[in-house]
Amino acid sequence: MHQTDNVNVRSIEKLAPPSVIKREFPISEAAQDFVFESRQQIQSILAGEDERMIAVVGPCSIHNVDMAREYAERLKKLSDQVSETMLVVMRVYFEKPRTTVGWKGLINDPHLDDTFEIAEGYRIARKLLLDLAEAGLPAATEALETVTPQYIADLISLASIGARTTESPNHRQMASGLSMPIGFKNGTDGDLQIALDAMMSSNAQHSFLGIDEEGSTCIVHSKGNPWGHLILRGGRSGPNYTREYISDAIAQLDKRNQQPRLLVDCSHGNSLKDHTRQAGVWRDVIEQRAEGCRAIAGVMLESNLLPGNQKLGDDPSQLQYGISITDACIGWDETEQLLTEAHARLKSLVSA
Ligand SMILES: O=C[C@H](O)[C@H](O)COP(=O)(O)O
Ligand SMILES: C=C(OP(=O)(O)O)C(=O)O
Repeated sequence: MHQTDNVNVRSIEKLAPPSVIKREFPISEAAQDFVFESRQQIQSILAGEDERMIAVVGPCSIHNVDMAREYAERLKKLSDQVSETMLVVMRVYFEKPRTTVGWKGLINDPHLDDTFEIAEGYRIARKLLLDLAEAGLPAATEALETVTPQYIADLISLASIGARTTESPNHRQMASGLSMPIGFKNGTDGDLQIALDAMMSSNAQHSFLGIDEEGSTCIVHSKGNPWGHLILRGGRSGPNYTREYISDAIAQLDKRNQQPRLLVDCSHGNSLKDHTRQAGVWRDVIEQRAEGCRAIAGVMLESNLLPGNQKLGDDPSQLQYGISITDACIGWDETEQLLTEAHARLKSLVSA
């Protein structure tokens, strides 16, 4: 007899269901109100009813909770200072889609050592998100594993689908049931079409497989998410944040009767993966917006306490505090400078 199933599976482990983890870290009334209110504000900006910009700012990935808390404390203070012109949302990315192989984020491997304590990952993620919501800082994340939203989505104000998964039907249908606005990145090759199709698909109702609070396989019947939007992140063919690309993106949205609102990611293909180029992208995009391009609803920065990145290596205890272990980020000082500068530029318009 030959075994014909699980041929390439090493083992299968049971995972604590969402209800267990949520009981350990229940959402408080204050956090619930805050997430609800933050989503409303993001929706108003996307609808063009609120003139502020969304600024999604924070680490490429969260790998150290103390670092994330220190970063969040600084960002909260800064967000209060610029709140008249920008709604600052912290990047709290726990899941990393890798091009080939590599550490897949704090949920998948919270101890950074290939022990893959995923239940622990969800606990850490939930606790951090809960604390951020209670501290009054909205969180944005990438939705990658399609069961993850059942564990943490109640604490997320803004989500995105990454360049590597925007074309995936599974991610589009998951997005159709998500409770928060969802951005779709253009493809890694720079193609916008897949993100525009994703917006159309996720706006529709779907019936698909998922899990419930008890972790049982279920058929999920979604309503459709009306808050899908485009995120320009550049691609292999180069950046796509300049005026000509933004005009082309607006024309394509228009042609499909989709809301002409988009976000620009200053990192990834737009910075050619060189963190020192993010500032140039940010300044260009803020200037376009200041000159009247209302379609630019938001902008994203990959930023950490200290600039650059470091290799994870075999011994996590050797990692330098404050530095990214995935994509290189700009440091805190530059982040503060860019947000303050943008605030002054955008404020001059409000008071003009
Ligand atoms: O934002 C993060 C990375 O760009 C993405 O996860 C891909 O990373 P990789 O090419 O290093 O695997
Ligand atoms: C992985 C990310 O981006 P992209 O999907 O654009 O590569 C990210 O923003 O962390």
